[in-house]
Amino acid sequence: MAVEKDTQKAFGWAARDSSGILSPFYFTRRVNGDSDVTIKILYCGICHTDAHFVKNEHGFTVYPLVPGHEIVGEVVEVGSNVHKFKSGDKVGVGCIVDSCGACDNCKQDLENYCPEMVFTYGSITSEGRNNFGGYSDKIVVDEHYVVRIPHGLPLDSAAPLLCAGITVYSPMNYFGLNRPGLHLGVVGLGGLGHVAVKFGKAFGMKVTVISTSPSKERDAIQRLGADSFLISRDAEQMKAAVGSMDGIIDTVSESHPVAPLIDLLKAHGKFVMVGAGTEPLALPPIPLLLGRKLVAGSNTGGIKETQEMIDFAGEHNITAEVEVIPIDYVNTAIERLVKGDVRYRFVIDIANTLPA
Ligand SMILES: NC(=O)c1ccc[n+]([C@@H]2O[C@H](COP(=O)([O-])OP(=O)(O)OC[C@H]3O[C@@H](n4cnc5c(N)ncnc54)[C@H](O)[C@@H]3O)[C@@H](O)[C@H]2O)c1
Ligand SMILES: [Zn+2]
Ligand SMILES: [Zn+2]
Repeated sequence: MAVEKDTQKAFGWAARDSSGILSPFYFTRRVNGDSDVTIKILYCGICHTDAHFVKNEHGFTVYPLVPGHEIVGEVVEVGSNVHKFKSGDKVGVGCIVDSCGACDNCKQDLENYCPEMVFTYGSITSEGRNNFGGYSDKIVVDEHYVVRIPHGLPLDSAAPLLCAGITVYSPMNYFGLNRPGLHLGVVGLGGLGHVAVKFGKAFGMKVTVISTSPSKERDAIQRLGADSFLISRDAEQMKAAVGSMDGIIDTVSESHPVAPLIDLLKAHGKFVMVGAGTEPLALPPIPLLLGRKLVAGSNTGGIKETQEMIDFAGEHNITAEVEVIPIDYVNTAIERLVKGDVRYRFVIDIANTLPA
């Protein structure tokens, strides 16, 4: 393959069309700039967003698409203006690789709400090129968008913190759903949900999982530390829990009824949607206004908060429950993820299974 000036060779797996099937793909990345670090990717988690994107479920996928935004790796090159990192450091990259740096949100370390934010894959970069994610051998990223992995966290099970972790930690923090004694509901016990349970317990909260899968109850309580478990299709159980929760984080990736969830909130309770389904939510006005309840959304987190989240995870020994897979299992893994058949995150062993 010819390599253009100012680029370097890279290799990964890409989807080429809305079948979403991934296959080996040769491409180029920019050469390491003055503020960049080049990261040899070791592990990359498979987020449900990757599944939405490879199949173009949101309607704006640009192919070829190399997914992956739960990236952990080792710094192998640093630019002359890089101050935070040196070669050999273990680092992570999440959902964001660029932003304007000058807007009100950027000035408050909220790059995740910058109108010019560039997602890690499937976005057009400032050089006008389609960018590629972490199902690949290396990535070149401005050091601002890179975080340090705390010593002691295993690199494979830390990878999902870069998206799943920050996506639940940020709204818990922002909406005050991080205080001891409060009651948190977590809807959907998948990649995001199981990490939300762990953060909720580390914050000293009472945590209830709300799920459609009775088979996950034992895991939720014994392995993840949840206090209770509600089957959302069991009207009796749901009725008994009405008005009991201070906040709910909804991580469900598909269309589902939210009215029964709003009923679980106490007055002034907060319902935060982080799942990225494509259908409009059916929100009943009366229960909302009678209880002065808040309905909100949240999009990943800023870089400063991502570092704070992963440091907190390091102190509290919080990692994802992972099934580590070789790259050539990725299509099966995505199929299984879509069916809800994963406990609780697939992580690709890039360094050992993606040939250069
Ligand atoms: N807001 C953000 O910044 C952000 C970041 C990451 C992911 N997401 C989105 O969050 C969603 C979840 O991502 P994930 O990686 O955790 O996916 P996942 O597939 O690992 O988890 C979703 C879980 O919800 C369960 N579920 C499905 N229907 C349900 C229902 N009606 N009630 C209760 N549980 C139900 C599934 O069985 C699964 O366990 C996706 O839509 C993803 O795109 C958003
Ligand atoms: Zn994600
Ligand atoms: Zn900005």
